[in-house]
This record gives sequence, C-alpha cells and structure tokens, in this order.
Amino acid sequence: MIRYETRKDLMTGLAAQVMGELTAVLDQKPHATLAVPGGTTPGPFLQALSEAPLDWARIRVMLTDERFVPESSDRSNTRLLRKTLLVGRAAKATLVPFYKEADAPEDVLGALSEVITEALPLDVCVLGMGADMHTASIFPGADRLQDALAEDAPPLVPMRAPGAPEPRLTLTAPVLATARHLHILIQGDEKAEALDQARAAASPVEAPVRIALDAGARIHWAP
Ligand SMILES: O=C1O[C@H](COP(=O)(O)O)[C@@H](O)[C@H](O)[C@H]1O
Repeated sequence: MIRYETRKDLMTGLAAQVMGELTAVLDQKPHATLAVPGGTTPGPFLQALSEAPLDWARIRVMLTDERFVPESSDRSNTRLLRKTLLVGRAAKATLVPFYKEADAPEDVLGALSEVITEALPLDVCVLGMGADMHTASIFPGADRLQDALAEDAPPLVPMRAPGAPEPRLTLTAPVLATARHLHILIQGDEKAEALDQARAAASPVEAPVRIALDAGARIHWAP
C-alpha cells in the first residue's frame, strides 16, 4: 500500500502516476482507455488529472460504474466526471457513455455494452471502494454478484443491492482484473480497516474489492 501523508498528496500523487502510465501507453498505440470511479472520493484526483499535459484527444474515458440516474442528479457519476475531469486540457478526451435515459438499466444494456466494449481493454483503471468492501458497483449481497464475478462475465451488468439506493451498471470482474494498470484509491481509517477485512475474506463474494487485490492492484491511501 502506498501511504501518502495528506489527502492532497494522495490525489496529486496518483494523478502523476496515471499520467505517466497513459503517456507510456500512448507511446505504444494510437489510443488509450482510462476508467475512473465515481462517488465522494475521487473529485480532487480527477481535477488534478484534468491538468495533465497528455494528448487527451487520443484518450477514451469511462466510469467503472454508474448509478442509474440522469445527469441532473447529484448522485450521477457522469456528472462528477464532466465537472472534474472533462474540463481544461482533458476536455478533449472522448467520454464513453455509461448512462442513457430509460426506465431500467436493462433497457439500455445492449446499446451501452456495445460502445463500452469497443473501448476495451482498459489501459488504466482506478477503482474506489466502499466501507462495505464493494468496488465499482459490485456489492456484497447484490442480485447479480455471481454474474459480475464469473470468469466469462459480459463487460457490463446491471446491479441492484441492499446498500445501493438506485440500480447500477457496472464493469465486471474480468474487465477490471485485466486492466493493464490497476489502482485502488481510498482515504481514511474506515477504508483502511475495510481493506484489511477484505484481505482476510475468503473470496470476492464476501469482499468484491478482492477482484482488484487478487489482480495485484496498487493501493493508494491517505489518513
Ligand atoms: O457508489 C459508489 O461507491 C464507490 C465508493 O465511493 P465513495 O463515495 O466511498 O468514495 C465508488 O468507487 C463507485 O464508483 C460509486 O459508484
């Protein structure tokens, strides 16, 4: 685990690492795909990354997961992305959509899966984690947990869980675990304790963040 002294150091330090990884990827191929989390943690990291001197026109940006709410909602991860990352230099990046208006995520699953699949595999993936050890929108006790963890899971699945107030769409374990560069971004003692609990857990069924831990993700933490 990389321990930063302050949350500011955490956000700028991770942004610098992601910038380095994206630079190396773009040296090797025409396009790079970056996946980032939503939620309450990553805002300052996304802001720091938006100023990185990268050839953003060659970068596709997607979320690791989305709450099934319109962008007008404060709970929209897409809204967070537009306000923090897709500004300044990074405004030239291509946003891979994770939401389309409909009654239920199942109604737009086919269309979204198509565009998301075209942008895979992930070159760089930054994941968040909840205190309940969920990552992306793969929650313990979720209705389609086993589907999302399966080796042959499709890239995207809808998810409903007791701890999630709205339905979700999430990237699945095979997509996350095969990202070329994989990071977990967390802060605070509660998350550090949850991570210890996940390390001790029997499997990703109990602690979905184990998908990333077992795949060798680098953990970035500050108090
Ligand atoms: O609901 C979500 O939760 C996780 C963790 O979010 P945080 O607010 O505890 O930082 C996040 O990684 C995920 O993208 C989001 O949809």
